[in-house]
Amino acid sequence: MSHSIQFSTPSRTLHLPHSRLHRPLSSFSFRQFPLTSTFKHTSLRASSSPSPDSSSSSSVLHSPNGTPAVKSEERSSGIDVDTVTEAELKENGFRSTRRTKLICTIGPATCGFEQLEALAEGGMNVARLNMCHGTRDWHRNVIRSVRRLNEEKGFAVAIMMDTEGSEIHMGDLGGEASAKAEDGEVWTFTVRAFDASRPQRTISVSYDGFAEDVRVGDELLVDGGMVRFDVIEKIGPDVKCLCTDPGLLLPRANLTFWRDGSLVRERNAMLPTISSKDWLDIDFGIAEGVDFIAVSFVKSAEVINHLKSYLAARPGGGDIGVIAKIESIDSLTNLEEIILASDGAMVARGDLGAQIPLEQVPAAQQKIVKVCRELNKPVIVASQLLESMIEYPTPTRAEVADVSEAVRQRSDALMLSGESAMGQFPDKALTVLRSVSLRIERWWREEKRYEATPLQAISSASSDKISEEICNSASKMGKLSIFFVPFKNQRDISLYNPKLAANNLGVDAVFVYTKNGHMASLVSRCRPDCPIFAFTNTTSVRRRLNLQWGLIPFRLSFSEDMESNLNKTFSLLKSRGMIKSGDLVIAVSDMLQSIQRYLSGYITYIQLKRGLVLLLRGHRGLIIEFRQLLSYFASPVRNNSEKENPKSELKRTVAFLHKIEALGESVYKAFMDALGFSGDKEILIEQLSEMLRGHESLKEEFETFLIDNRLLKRKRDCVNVTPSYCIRPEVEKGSSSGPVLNGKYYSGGSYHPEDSVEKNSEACRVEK
Ligand SMILES: Nc1ncnc2c1ncn2[C@@H]1O[C@H](COP(=O)(O)OP(=O)(O)OP(=O)(O)O)[C@@H](O)[C@H]1O
Ligand SMILES: CC(=O)C(=O)O
Repeated sequence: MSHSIQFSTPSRTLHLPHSRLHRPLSSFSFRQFPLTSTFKHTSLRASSSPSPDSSSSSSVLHSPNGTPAVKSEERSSGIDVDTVTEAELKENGFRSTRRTKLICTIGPATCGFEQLEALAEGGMNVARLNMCHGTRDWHRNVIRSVRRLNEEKGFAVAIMMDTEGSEIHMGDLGGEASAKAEDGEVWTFTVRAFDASRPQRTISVSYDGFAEDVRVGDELLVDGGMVRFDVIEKIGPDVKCLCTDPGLLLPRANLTFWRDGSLVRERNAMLPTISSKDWLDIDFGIAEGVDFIAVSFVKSAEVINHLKSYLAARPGGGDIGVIAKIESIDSLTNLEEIILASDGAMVARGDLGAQIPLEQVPAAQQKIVKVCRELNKPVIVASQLLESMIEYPTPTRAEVADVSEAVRQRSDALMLSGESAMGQFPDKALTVLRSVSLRIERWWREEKRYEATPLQAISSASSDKISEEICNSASKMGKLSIFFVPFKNQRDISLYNPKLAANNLGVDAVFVYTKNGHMASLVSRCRPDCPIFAFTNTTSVRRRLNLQWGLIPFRLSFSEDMESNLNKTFSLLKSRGMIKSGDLVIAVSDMLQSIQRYLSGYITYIQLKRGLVLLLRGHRGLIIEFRQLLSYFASPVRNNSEKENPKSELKRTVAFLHKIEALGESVYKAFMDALGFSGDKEILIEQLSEMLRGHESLKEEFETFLIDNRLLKRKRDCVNVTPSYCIRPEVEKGSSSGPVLNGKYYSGGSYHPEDSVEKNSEACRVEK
C-alpha cells in the first residue's frame, strides 16, 4: 500500500438515528497531502433516493457464500449476489451476520458437486483439502467443482491445500474407512508396503526409520492418544504392539511414540518440514490456483520464508496465502517468528495434542489466537470440534462448549475435519458450528463485552501506521457501547461519563474498499461489533478475505472514481434490499485516484483538521511526521469566496492544544479522546467541563470553537452538492435549525512536540 501520494483523514457525515441522538453531528473531513498512501474514511448514510448509478450494468458485485438463488435477469445486469447473506441482512439487519468463518475438510462424504453446494449454502467459507489423503486427480476434481460453484452460484469459497508434512503416520487401511482395535489385541506396525489387501491387524507406517527408532517398552499413540499400544517386540521391519487403549483407527492417522513419559523425536525431528512429495503437491496447488497452503509441522519461520519466496517466483503463486500449522513443540517455541512470517496460522489441536500433554492444549490455543490477533494474522481453530458428529447427529455438550470457547476467543475461523470429510452428518455438523457461532457472537454483543487489552500498534511504515489508525477509528465507531478513555488513575476514572457510553456511536457496518485486502484485515483485527463489507476488485482477494473474522467480501468492479463506487455500491445493495435508508455506514478505503476526485467537491478545512487530530491523537511520532506534510496544505477546495484562512486557524488551534497539553498527559489524552467523540454536543461540553475544571478561560476558549456559523452555512450548501448517500434528507431537514457540532480539534503546521513543553508552560502562564 505504498504506492500513492495522497492521504485522507477520517471523515464522517454523521446522522444518528433518532432513537440514539436527535441531532445530526458534524460533517467531517479529509484532504490530500503528499504521502505514501491513500485512504479515505468517511461515514455515510444510505439515501432513500434512487442512485443515479442504479442502472449501471458494468458493476459486478459478489457477496460471500450462501444460497445460490441468483436470478438470471440480475446476472445479466451484472449483479451477482448470493442469498444467504442477503437473507440474513434483510431479515435481521447488519448485526445478525456471522463473523466467525467456517472451514470444511473435504473427503469422501462431501466431494460431490451437490454435497459441496450444500456445504457452501450451509456457510462453508473455505474448503480444505488434506494432501495426506486421496490422489491429485481426486483433489483436482474437488477444486474444479468448488470453482464452478463459485462461478455459477456467486459463492466465494476459498480453497486451502494442507500439506502432508514429514511426520509419521499410518498408511491407508486398504480401502476401509476405519478399523477397530480392541483392548489386549496384538497389532503389527510395519514399514512394508502391501501389494494387495491389508493383512489382518496390520498397519503400514509412512516412515522408513520407524522400526529402527522405536524400542520395546515404548508407547505408541495413534491420533494423539485416541488409541494406544505398548511396543512388545521388534522383528525386522515389523513392530508388534499390544493395544492398551482401544479405539477406532482412521486411515493415515498420525503416530507418535513415547519413552519414559517423553515424546521421542530422534531422527523424525530431522525430517524436512516440506517433503519432496509436499513440493510436488505445492506445484499442483499453484497450477490449480488454490488460495491457501497450510504447512504441516512447521518448526521455524525459515521454512515459511522459503516457501513464500518459492511461491512469489511462480506465476500466480504470489496470490497464495501461507498458513502455518502450529502442531509441534518447535512451532510453539518459535511461535511469534513463525506467525509473523506467515499469512495466518492454524491451531492444529490433533497433532499438537500428541506432542504436548492434552491439558496444555487449551492454553496453547488461547496463546496462539492471541498472538495471531496481535500480529494481524487470521487464526483457525481446528480438530475434534464436533468429533462425535462423525457418528452421531447431535454434538456433545462439551463439544458445543469447546466451539463456543473458540468463538469467544474471537478466532477467525473454525475447522471441521473428519466430521465433514468422512462423517455421517457433515451438513448437520456445519449447522452446529454456524448456530453456535451466531449465538455466542450475539451474546458477546448483548453483554457488551470487549477486550480489555488494547491492541498494540503493528505497523512500522508511516503510511501503514496511518491506515492502521484509520481502521482503528472506524472500528471504534463500529462498537456498540465503548467510549474509549484511557483510564490511568482514579482521577481519570472519575471523568468517565456513562452518558457518553450510552450514546456512543454504533454504526451499522464498516465498508472497506481494498485492493489487496490489507485495510480489510486491519478493520477485522479490531473485531468491531458491526459487520465489515469488504469490496475488492479481484476474485482471488475476495476469496482470501473469506477466511477473516467479520469480513463479508464482495467483488466490485472499481472505477477510478470513489464517489461513483460508493454510489454504485449503495445502489446495488439497496436494490437487493441489503441496506436501507437510514443505515449508518463508515467507509474506509486505500484507493487513490478515486478519492482525489471524491474529495474535490466538498471538503472543509475544519473538517480536515478534526479528522487529522482524530487520526493522530496519542501518536506524537506521527504528529511530527505529519507536521512535514502540513506544508502541502492547499487552501480549501471549495469556492474561492468561501476560503478560510487556514494558517491562523491552525495557529489558534495548536496554541490551544498546547495549553491543554500543559495540564498533564492524562487530561490531554482524555481530551483528545473526547474530541474523537461524535455524540451530542451537550454531553461533550459536559465532559470537557469536567476535564477543564479550574481552568475557566480554557473552557471558554474551547466553547468558542464549538458553534461555527460558517460551517452551518457550508453544510446547507452541502445538501446541494453532496451525493444522495451522504445526507439523509429527512434527518437533514429536522436538523437544520439546530447548531451543528463542527470540527474543532486541530493539529497544525507549527506544532513541534519537541519544544512544546516550553511553549506550553508559556502559554499557560499567559492564560493565567
Ligand atoms: N481426501 C480424503 N480422502 C479420503 N479420506 C479423507 C480425505 N480427507 C480426509 N479424510 C478422512 O477424514 C479424516 C479426517 O481428516 P483430516 O484430514 O482432518 O485429519 P487427519 O487425517 O488426521 O490429518 P491431519 O492430522 O493432517 O489433520 C481422515 O482421517 C480420513 O479418514
Ligand atoms: C488439522 C491438523 O492437522 C491437526 O489437528 O493435527
